Amino acid sequence: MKRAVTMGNFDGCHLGHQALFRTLKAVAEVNHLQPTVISFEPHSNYVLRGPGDPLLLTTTEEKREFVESLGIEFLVLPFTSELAKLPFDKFVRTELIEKREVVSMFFGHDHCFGAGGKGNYETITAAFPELSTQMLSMVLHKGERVSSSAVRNALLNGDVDRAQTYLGRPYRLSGTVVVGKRLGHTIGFPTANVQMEQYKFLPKGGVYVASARLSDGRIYRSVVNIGTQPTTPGTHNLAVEAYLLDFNEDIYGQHLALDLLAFLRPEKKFASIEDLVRQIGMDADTAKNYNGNHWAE
Ligand SMILES: Cc1cc2nc3c(=O)[nH]c(=O)nc-3n(C[C@H](O)[C@H](O)[C@H](O)COP(=O)(O)O)c2cc1C
Ligand SMILES: Nc1ncnc2c1ncn2[C@@H]1O[C@H](COP(=O)(O)OP(=O)(O)O)[C@@H](O)[C@H]1O
Repeated sequence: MKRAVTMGNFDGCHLGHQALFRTLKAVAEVNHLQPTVISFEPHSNYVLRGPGDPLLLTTTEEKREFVESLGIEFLVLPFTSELAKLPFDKFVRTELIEKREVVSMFFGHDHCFGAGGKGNYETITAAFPELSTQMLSMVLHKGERVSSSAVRNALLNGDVDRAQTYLGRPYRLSGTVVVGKRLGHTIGFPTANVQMEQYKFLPKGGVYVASARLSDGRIYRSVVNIGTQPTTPGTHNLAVEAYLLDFNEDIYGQHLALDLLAFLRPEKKFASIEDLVRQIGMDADTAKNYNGNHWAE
C-alpha cells in the first residue's frame, strides 16, 4: 500500500505532534494511503551532539504505543552518522519513495532533515513534484509554542499540570518493576521500583500523586517518590518508586506505567523511619482524596 508519512523524533508526542498525526491520518484515509510515522533511534541529536542530549520525554516504545493507538503505523529507522550526512533528496528518493512507496509527506512548521538540515517543506516540494506535500502551522497553547522544551521546563518545576496541557495527557514514567532494598514492605509501604530507560527525562524530584497502570490494564491510584531515599540506610541511588493504594500483589518483572497527576512535596531526610512512615501515610491519604485530575481513571 502506498504511504503518507510524517518524519521526526517526535519526543513527547505533544499536541503539536498530535495535530500533525491527526491530519496525516485523515488525509491518508481519504486517499487510501497507509498513514505512517517515521521516527529515529537514537534521537538524531544523540548522533549530532552526543548521547543523552536531550533526555527523552518518550521512549521509542512509549511513542510506538501512542502512535499505534491512533491507528497509524510506526516505523523506526536507525539514525547513524552516515544517515546524518545523506543529502535530503537522496534520502527521500531511496528510503521513502523507492523503499517505502511514499507518495505524500506532512511537515511540522519547522521540520528539517538531511545533510545540513536542507530537507524541508519548501525544498522537498520543489525537488519532488510527484509527491503531495503539506505543512502544518505551529500549535500554540495560550499564546505559547507547544514544544518538547516547554514540556521539559514545566516538568523541571514539578508542574505536571502545565506539562499535561502541552501533552494532552499526563506525563508518563514507565518500565519494569525491579527489586529494591526490600525495605518498603517491612515499614508498611511496599514500593515498586520502576526501572527507567537510560536517557528518560525525570521531572523535579519529590513525591507525586500518580495513576499506575499494570500490564493487564488495571489502574491504581498511587504515590510516587522520585529521589534518593535519604532517610533509609543503604545505597542512595536515584529511584522511581510507587506505592499502589489498595493493592497487594507481587509485580516484580511486570511493566508498570505511572501517569503523574500532581506534585505533592519535595523528598526529605526525616529524623527517623517512624516519621517517614507517618509522612508516607499522609501522602497516601492525600492521593486517595485527590480529585483534580481524573485522567484515565
Ligand atoms: C510516597 C513516598 C514518599 C517517600 N518520601 C520519602 C522522603 O521524603 N524521604 C525519604 O528518605 N524517602 C522517601 N520515600 C522512599 C522510602 O524511603 C522508600 O520507599 C523506602 O526506602 C523503601 O525502599 P525499597 O522499596 O527500595 O525497599 C518515599 C516513598 C514513597 C512511596
Ligand atoms: N501496594 C503495593 N505497591 C507497590 N508494590 C507492592 C504493593 N503490594 C505489593 N507490592 C510488591 O512489593 C514490592 C515492593 O516491596 P519492597 O519491600 O518495597 O521491595 P523492593 O525494595 O524490592 O521494592 C513491589 O515490587 C511489588 O512486587
